[in-house]
Amino acid sequence: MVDKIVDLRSDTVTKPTDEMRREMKKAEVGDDVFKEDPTVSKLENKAAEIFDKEAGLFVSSGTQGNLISLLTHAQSGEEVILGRDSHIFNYEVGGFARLGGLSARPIKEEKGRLPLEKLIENIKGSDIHFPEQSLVCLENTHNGHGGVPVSGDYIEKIGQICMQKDLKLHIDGARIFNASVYLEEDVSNLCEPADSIQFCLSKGLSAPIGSIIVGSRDFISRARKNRKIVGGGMRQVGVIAATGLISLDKMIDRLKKDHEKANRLAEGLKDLGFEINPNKFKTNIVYLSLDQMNYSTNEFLGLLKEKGIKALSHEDKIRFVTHREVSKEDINYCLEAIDNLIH
Ligand SMILES: Cc1ncc(COP(=O)(O)O)c(CN[C@H](C(=O)O)[C@H](C)O)c1O
Repeated sequence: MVDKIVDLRSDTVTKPTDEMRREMKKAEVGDDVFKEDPTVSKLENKAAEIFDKEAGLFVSSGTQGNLISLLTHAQSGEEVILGRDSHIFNYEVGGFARLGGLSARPIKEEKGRLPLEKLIENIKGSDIHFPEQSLVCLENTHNGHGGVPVSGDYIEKIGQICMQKDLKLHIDGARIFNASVYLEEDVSNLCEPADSIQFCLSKGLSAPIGSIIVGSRDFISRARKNRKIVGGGMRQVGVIAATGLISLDKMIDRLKKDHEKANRLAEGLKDLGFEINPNKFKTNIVYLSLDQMNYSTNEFLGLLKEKGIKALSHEDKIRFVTHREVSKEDINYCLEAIDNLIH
């Protein structure tokens, strides 16, 4: 019997705050299929304003937001260029192919970025052998690459290439606010070149459900119809949107604390003798290689679980994700437990 549970599996496990629960009860609602829910409209408009885009659309998840964005940018039979290690390519059930009839041209990322020369090399232009290409997707922060934040300067360069090659640019910004807080750069600057951005309210920002897509008015109008096609038209959604308003108003700046806790964990693991470079992990995700240990990832996860510590494996590594519900004391507890495990 463990006397403590520390859930480091993901920032998706965050629960709504007490204030969110109070605002849910009070939320003014209407039928959003008729665009009559004032609270979700307020949230969508606020998100658009923060990103300096024309409009926003509330969706049920990051996966749905990415899918709808790709369905809206690209037509069946066209090709999307994205990261070999991206969430869209690996963890969204291939929805873009199954439901969108889209093919993917994956490019191996370096530190969460598509190498510019590789991107240019993979833009094929009109050639009888290749599908028409319509879209480039970036991910910021990059989950599979340790939550690395991608700079605005780099996104600017990608935007210029997309402009020159008549390609749209979508950012999977599930954790874009983690990038913004770490880089100390407004999301409006960070995402200026993007035609669409999907960001999660339900991860570090602690809302119980939901993401938002932002983009041009025309794009969002077409995305709204594609959301309906995938069964995403919602009714009195203001009860959830009320939590998203709190996410945007009060839960962004505190992400810095999650980054500090992740850095403490990485530094502590290094002090315990693990081969880990804490400087690689700048936001709320830490990957631990067990190469020099005598445990498989599953064995190690099992030993952690016996101590009440939950984490996930990612390929051959252990992934730890910090969030609001993990305290500094919890991190110290984890380090002590791991110390006892290996020594
Ligand atoms: C970069 C990125 N983009 C999109 C999504 C999808 O968001 P949801 O569909 O879970 O809301 C995720 C979720 N990531 C989850 C996690 O990290 O625990 C799992 C792996 O799906 C993501 O990390």
